[in-house]
Amino acid sequence: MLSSLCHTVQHLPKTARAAQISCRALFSAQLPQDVMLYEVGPRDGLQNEKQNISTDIKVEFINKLSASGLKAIEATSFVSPKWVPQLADGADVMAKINKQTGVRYPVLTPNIRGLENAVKAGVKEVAIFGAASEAFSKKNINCSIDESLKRFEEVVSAAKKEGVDVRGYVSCAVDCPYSGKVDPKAAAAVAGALDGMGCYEVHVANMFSATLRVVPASRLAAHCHDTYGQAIANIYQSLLMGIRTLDTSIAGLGGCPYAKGAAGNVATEDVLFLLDGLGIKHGVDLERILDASKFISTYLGRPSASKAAQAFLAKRTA
Ligand SMILES: CC(C)(COP(=O)([O-])OP(=O)([O-])OC[C@H]1O[C@@H](n2cnc3c(N)ncnc32)[C@H](O)[C@@H]1OP(=O)([O-])[O-])[C@@H](O)C(=O)NCCC(=O)NCCSC(=O)C[C@@](C)(O)CC(=O)[O-]
Repeated sequence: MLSSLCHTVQHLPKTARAAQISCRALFSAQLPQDVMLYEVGPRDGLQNEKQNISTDIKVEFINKLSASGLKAIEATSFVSPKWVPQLADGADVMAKINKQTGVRYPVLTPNIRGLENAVKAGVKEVAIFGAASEAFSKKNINCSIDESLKRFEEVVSAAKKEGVDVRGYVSCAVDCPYSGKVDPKAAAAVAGALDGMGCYEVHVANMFSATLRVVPASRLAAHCHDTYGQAIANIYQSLLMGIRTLDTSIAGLGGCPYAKGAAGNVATEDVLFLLDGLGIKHGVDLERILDASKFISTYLGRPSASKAAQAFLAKRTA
């Protein structure tokens, strides 16, 4: 399905805007009217950064994102600091950010300890993260898929008691950096298990056709890394398949320390440009996003990986 989409895009007119309009004309019947962006920059984006990023910078970054109209910002992780030292200050980050009414600030929790720490920090929403590949599960959370599901059941049941919502991730739903191609049924099985536990939303990177048989589109989200340069095409395909929650990362930040070669997530700025071109509502202020993008890229000392951000920011200085 993805390859047929790429084929279609290649035959559209050359400018991005024209391509978007043509896509709209071709597929408008299937495209949603509005979508929700779930920003993962502060967590997925920063977790892999080698330089130490101070808590204050993370807080200012999240505050800037909060001013953009985003409704969900994954703020940090409550994982082992031995495994992800960059996010060891999760509790401080949660204490210091200016939480805006109407904005959710979920965090990652791999186990019951993470959940307890998150609850102590006042977190109202957590995410558990499984994988469809045994090899990646072992590398990322040091247990098999079955063991992880048992752990997640404990987390979900404790979270429910605390009134905390839980989102579920299925990593390596298509391809694993360690073991190669992943059977779509394996992704669907893990997605189904997380959904069955009561996660309010499950996201898979792809393989929606298999997964849609077990989890409805309203409880799925797309989380696409740009490892092979196909993230925006995957996002477009997700929209066509009825997915209305899109995970994005400002400036295309990110990558997982336990997935070798993984690039950052699809850039928030690129997705906003796509959505605007398609006439799909998202409620996010692109100018504010560009402010946050410029802020974090300047701090990290490299240009944004988003082509749209580069173009818009160049116009600002022109
Ligand atoms: C799951 C574990 C903990 C197992 O790690 P382990 O080493 O098997 O477990 P452990 O129980 O032996 O714990 C090791 C140490 O960490 C401590 N510990 C244990 N748990 C916690 C906790 N919650 N908070 C704070 N500390 C904790 C624990 O107390 C112990 O400390 P020590 O006794 O050695 O001093 C570890 O593997 C881990 O933290 N993994 C997280 C890795 C991670 O965060 N990866 C990146 C996020 S996933 C991702 O990016 C993919 C995603 C979600 O974006 C989707 C996609 O793109 O595909």
